[in-house]
Amino acid sequence: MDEAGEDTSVLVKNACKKYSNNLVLHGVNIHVKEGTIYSLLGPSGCGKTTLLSVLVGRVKLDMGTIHMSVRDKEEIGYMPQALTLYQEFSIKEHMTFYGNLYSMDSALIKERTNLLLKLLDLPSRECVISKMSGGQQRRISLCIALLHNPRLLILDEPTVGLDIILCHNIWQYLFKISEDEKKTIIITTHYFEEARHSHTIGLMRYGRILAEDEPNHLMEVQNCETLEQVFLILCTEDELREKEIHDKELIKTKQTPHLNESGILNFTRIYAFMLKNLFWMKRNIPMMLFTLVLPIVQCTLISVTVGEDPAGLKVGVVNDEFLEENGICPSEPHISCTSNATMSCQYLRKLLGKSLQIVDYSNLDFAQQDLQKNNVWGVLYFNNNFTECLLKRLLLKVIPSDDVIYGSEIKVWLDSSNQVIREVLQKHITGALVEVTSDVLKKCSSSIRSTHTLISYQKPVYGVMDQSFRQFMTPANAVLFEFFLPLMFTVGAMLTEKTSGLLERCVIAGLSLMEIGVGHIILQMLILIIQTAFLMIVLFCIFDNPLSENLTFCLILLLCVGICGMFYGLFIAAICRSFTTASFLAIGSYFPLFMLSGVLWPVEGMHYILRYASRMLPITSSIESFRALSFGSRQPAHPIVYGAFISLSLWSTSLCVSTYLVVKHYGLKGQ
Ligand SMILES: Nc1ncnc2c1ncn2[C@@H]1O[C@H](COP(=O)(O)OP(=O)(O)OP(=O)(O)O)[C@@H](O)[C@H]1O
Repeated sequence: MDEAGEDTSVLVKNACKKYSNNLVLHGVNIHVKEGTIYSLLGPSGCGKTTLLSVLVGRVKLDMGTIHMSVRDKEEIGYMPQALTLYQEFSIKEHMTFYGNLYSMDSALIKERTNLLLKLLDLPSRECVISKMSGGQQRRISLCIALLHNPRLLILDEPTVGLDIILCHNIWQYLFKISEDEKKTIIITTHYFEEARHSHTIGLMRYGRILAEDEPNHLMEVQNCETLEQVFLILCTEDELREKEIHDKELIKTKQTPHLNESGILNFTRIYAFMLKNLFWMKRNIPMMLFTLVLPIVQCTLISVTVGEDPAGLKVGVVNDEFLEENGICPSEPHISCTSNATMSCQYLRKLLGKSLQIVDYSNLDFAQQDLQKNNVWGVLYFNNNFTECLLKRLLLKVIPSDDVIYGSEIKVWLDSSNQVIREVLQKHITGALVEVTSDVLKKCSSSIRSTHTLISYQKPVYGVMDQSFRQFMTPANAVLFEFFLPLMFTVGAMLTEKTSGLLERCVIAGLSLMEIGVGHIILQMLILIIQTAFLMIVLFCIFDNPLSENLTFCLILLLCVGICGMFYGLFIAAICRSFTTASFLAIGSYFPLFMLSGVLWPVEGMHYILRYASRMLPITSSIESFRALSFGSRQPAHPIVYGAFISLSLWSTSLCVSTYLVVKHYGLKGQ
């Protein structure tokens, strides 16, 4: 405070601030003495709030200097113009949160709360904010600013909407603390009359201080009876000077912060932030239950709806081998090595065993008409000499004639409009034939070797032979959930606070970005652990998906995916100013990630440019890694497995750094 006197609390010189092309502060000078009340008066939009925001370190000046006798944020009590209250919290919860943020002990919090509630005529501490009137809510906001008994009070329109008696009480209290406790108070107001009793007033217009003096002295000099009259005279004089001032050039200068940073990590403040989030959870139990139950519901739904072979598909059969029985097989078909066997019926029994429904037709035309009408998914036709030709083809050691080949063929017409059903039918139709021919060869062939096919699949090196589509999808689903659940929760939690100005108020009260991050990560991790436990129980205990022996490693991988999702959520919350844009961005990210990360289809099946893009995405390598751990029993040292950790670390670090830079540059302002 070299340039200012010892009794100076705040000294602002030549302060200039420009928003885009709007010069909001034009060389503002104010001088506030220690232990006095300074009222800033002026019409709406003249820059009062901007000036206060500069003083509390929320907005940076483009030009000018600020000197303040207080250096620590904890020594300032700030009441913003907006209410910035947690609507679902009680008064007590608010006071506990802010009291802990200012490192007050619980006895002191209680004592100060009781005193302020009485002074401001507020209801009991248990009362919830959303059930209070607008005026009561404004007084709660004032209580928060006064709670830690700061040296400097900066109050943005604290008396708006309050009745005369309450305004009088508040001013009386402010006078008392300024005189008895030497507190300095800077207050903005639209009401000239109430400001009349302050020690100094600054009359402001279009971002400039027109006059700064004791109210009575100002009225005396201008020979007026009211401050309104003084203001009108000063405005008229000011209009003549306006042009000259507008042309003044703004030279941006590097600003040194006038307040100390409140330290990067303070565990009391982290505790306060977490406590506040716990209050929020307690007040939003249905929402929390939904968050916890969502993975259970989603995993159950996916497990019961995706990946199992469709059953009960109807297939029409025209069996000319049994023309005289209307194409219907005898109830006890038998296998023999002579032509009186009933191979077509053996085959159909195998098909029935594969959960297909067989509809018999006596005529191929009728069957095909039903296929056209979508009554059946396919039609199978057996020649009248099917068994004879098949046995000849399988057992005679001569090259079969064309007639034999033709007669032993099963003719199949399929409805191929549904690719999955077509493939399932093809698999069953071919599989049943392989089983029947293999039975025949076993029974009738002298050489056992001839029952072997030309390709023999050995036990898979990694994975299982009959992996279902559901099992293929399960690791991908687990990773997707782990990424998106924390993402959505983080976006919701952070944007609620950001858009309502709550986060900014906490930062002005001394909470650092790092503390907000750490507090959020700790709580989010707790929720994530519970969600992961539910997800694992559903996917791997209730449903028979293969789980890696390396369970700990799988869990670590999933938690890392969750942390990455959370950082992505923080990034979205930092760059978006409204829920609408954030929701679009979050949902908009879901679909490309779902399609490009190999959830549904192997990455190798994509266009080669997309394959490179896919490898860059945050969850592609995690899905591969989880699949490798689950099906391949691969070890952590395998590149597929540890590659996921490298990818997740890179993504998490870059998202974290980007979020920090965005917040540093654009601040925490919501809409
Ligand atoms: N973040 C911002 N970006 C761009 N312009 C802004 C921003 N904040 C304020 N302004 C503009 O700066 C000017 C001064 O706003 P400010 O809120 O400081 O006025 P005020 O005197 O406090 O008004 P009121 O009494 O209505 O609160 C206004 O024209 C406003 O539109």
